[in-house]
Amino acid sequence: MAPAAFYSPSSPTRLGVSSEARELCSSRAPATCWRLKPGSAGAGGLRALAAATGEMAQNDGLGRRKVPHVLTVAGSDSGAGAGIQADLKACGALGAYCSTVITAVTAQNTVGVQGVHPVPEDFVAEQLRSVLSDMGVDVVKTGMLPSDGVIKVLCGKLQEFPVRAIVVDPVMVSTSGDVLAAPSTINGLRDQLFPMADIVTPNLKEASTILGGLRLETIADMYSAARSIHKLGPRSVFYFFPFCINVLVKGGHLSDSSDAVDILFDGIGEQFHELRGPRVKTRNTHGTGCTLASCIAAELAKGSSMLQAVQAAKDFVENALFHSKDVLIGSGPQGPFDHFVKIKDHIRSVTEKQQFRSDDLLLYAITDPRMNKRWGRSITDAVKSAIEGGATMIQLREKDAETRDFIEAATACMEICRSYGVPLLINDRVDVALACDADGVHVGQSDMPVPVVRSVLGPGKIIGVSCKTPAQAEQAFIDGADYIGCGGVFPTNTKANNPVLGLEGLKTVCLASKLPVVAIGGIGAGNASSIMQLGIPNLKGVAVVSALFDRESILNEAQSLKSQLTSVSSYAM
Ligand SMILES: Cc1ncc(COP(=O)(O)OP(=O)(O)O)c(N)n1
Ligand SMILES: Cc1ncsc1CCOP(=O)(O)O
Ligand SMILES: [Mg+2]
Repeated sequence: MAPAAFYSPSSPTRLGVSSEARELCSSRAPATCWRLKPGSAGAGGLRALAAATGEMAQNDGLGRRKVPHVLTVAGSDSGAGAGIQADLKACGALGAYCSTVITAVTAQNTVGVQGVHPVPEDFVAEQLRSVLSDMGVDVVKTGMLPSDGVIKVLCGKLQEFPVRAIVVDPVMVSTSGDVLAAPSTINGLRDQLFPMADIVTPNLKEASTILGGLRLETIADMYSAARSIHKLGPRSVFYFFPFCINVLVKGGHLSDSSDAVDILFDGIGEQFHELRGPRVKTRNTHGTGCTLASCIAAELAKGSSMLQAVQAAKDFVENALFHSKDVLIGSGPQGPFDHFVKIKDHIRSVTEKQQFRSDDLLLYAITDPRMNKRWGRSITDAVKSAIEGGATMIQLREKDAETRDFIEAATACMEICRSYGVPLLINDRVDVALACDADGVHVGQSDMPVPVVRSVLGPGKIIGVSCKTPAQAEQAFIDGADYIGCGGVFPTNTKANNPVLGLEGLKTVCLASKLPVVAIGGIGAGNASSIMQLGIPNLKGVAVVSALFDRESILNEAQSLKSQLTSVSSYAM
């Protein structure tokens, strides 16, 4: 078999790449273009190349899983906003393991950098050897490299222990204006590290320094800077894919742009991508560069393409900045931001959720698209009228809607329900409930099983399940549902072929149920009182469709039903 890629000793400045390897590489994202050590490349052919991409290394055959692994080679920031600490947080937040080689220890806070203590070069080498020789690093991300010597050491170790991708954040000066790398390092970066990199991520100042002090003031300047820096890319005789380098020029400091604009020059496709996001107004931007580069590295380690990785990284930073814009840490002009926004959001959604209250079952309104159409109403108007008339819980029941339309309608209804403090549940569709962050889901006996719904939605959401028998009610309790819907109590045209239980059947299920019950089916102004007059403590209310939504005034019908229900339930107590 022809070697996948080979070092061509006869022509030290040219590299030989077999057509197989070229095809494999060009069909992949740059990050998955592996480089092979000179002299070792031919041995395993395509299989080695594929294994090296990680595709064959997800599992070690004993069921142990390889996790995406980023090694950051950077400086420690005592304030933990940037440097190694930001890298650890970013990778952790994105689900990648992060190991660390510390190149310098800095004393810094939100005011600036008070001191820098470089780690001796041979000890940087020792850390690199420890991690790279043993721990299965996928992607190396570099940050503060304080000296030319450290760059040399790093490049040597990367040749000895090749990795899948190298992300270079050319840190030179901190955002507070403090120098973090000797001026001579610019040559080391340009001549040694860039040629090995898959992507370099300079901000405007760094791009200008790399290009010998060129003034960069406009988005057009960023485009030309990206192309010029790309030209500084792989020139080393040791690397086989001289088209791999990507350049991301970050426009965060661009003065006259209301958006945060970054320009990505794709080294393989020779294409530009203008990535735009809203500029978040906040002082808490310390560590954004380190975080962005680490997020790119984490996404590449997880298998994303370069463009996907950069876009995901940009989204992450934008989201983190937005959620931490008002955080106050430190007294200086540049605060750190919170990388764990998502985790916090999740915790909040679990702890600060709409707690399920069984009294919310009293007047439970279930929407119907055909009825809304018949009366010429939007779903949002229908929901709003039901709530204003006194509905205590809403369920969106859409059997035929396109998923996208359903999500859009549900999101709009969620906003209304939140503003009134009324819980909104989705009928059947757990995916839609997740997408619009609904308060819960109602499922039937042949829909997604309650334990599965619970594991997907988490502990904070409301789950209702339809039950027609005591055994089903018992199971609903065991499965962790919050309430049961019992019916059809009376005949209905709204749900075809639905067996009628009658008041006796309802009573039997209620008495067997350890969960609160809402009655459903053919219930309206004429018979709602008869349900509540059963006087069963856990029978908490009625769920209605046509009695509200197939009437001229939803609001009036809701008001009159509500007053019947409240008068009977207070009488029953
Ligand atoms: C509150 C409430 N109770 C029962 C049902 C019926 O649910 P299901 O049995 O899954 O039937 P469909 O509504 O999906 O046709 C309900 N939706 N709500
Ligand atoms: C969804 C459903 N599940 C049992 S009966 C029913 C329909 C209830 O509609 P209506 O209130 O119009 O009788
Ligand atoms: Mg159902």
